Amino acid sequence: MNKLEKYQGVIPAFYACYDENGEVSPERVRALTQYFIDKGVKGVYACGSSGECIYQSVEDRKITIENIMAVAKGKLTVICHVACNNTKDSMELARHAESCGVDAIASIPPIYFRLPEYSIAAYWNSISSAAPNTDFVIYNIPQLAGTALTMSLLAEMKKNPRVIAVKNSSMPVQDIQMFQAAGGDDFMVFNGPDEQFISGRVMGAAGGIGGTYGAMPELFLKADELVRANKMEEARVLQYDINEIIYKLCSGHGNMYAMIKEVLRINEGLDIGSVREPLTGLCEADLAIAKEAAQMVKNAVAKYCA
Ligand SMILES: CC(=O)N[C@H](C=O)[C@@H](O)[C@H](O)[C@H](O)CO
Ligand SMILES: CC(=O)C(=O)O
Repeated sequence: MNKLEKYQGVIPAFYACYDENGEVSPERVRALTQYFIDKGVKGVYACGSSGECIYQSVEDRKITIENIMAVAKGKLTVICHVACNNTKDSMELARHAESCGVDAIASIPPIYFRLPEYSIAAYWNSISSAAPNTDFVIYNIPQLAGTALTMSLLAEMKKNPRVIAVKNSSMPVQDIQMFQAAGGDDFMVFNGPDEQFISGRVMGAAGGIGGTYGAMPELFLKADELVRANKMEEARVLQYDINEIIYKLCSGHGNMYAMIKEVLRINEGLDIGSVREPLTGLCEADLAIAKEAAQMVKNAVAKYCA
């Protein structure tokens, strides 16, 4: 098996799972993991944006990945985002993730201070050195991180043989082509923006990691299948329907992740709590939006996946 094959396909970003008091719930993490196994996705991307990593403690994140692995081992490819914005804690999470048996770790660049490229490279390489037997994925999300992956920084990172992929969440699909070309044959790029999943796949992303996949995994699996089968017209129509659902998910007063969790509650009977502050939960009026979004997902699944 090609060593990258296990990363190719649909990899939902894993949502933070909380109990009624807003604490990480091991049981709910396990239930969400099982949900993804049942849906037939390739893997999960844990403790990233969708995992509300930025608002979780090191301990919260350890509990999350331990419980994902307890259920997912041998069944899903698991990529664990470990960046904590300081090298020390990130290395601890990297070490811990490797001890749990994840397939890859991933990291955004350090945020807040605008650091020079050699500092970012040193940060990533230190994190990677704490998981010496684990693949490393660069997470490029310039609109949120404040720093973009440049070709020179990628060239520097390519010297580390564990660096196998970029998860690219910048909006130009051309970035996918450029990172793939610079990365070469033993390297892959994941599509980030769910709204242009099929474009990213066509432009060379062998897989996708996305924050909204979890609300509608069937639809992204179908889109992936259509791209593989070169049925581009059908893929485009489906992508447009997916995008309408995403716009709906983003139209509430509450945060998109809170909306998605409500949709999972409605459509799947899966309760993984709400979001953690400073993210805002749903207000009364949002519940109607969640219902509409849930229905849109159901309709699209019936239309495309019958
Ligand atoms: C900026 C951002 O968070 N991007 C995510 C990851 O790439 C996406 O998966 C979005 O959540 C998704 O495209 C919805 O806008
Ligand atoms: C989309 C993604 O990568 C995340 O939510 O972590």
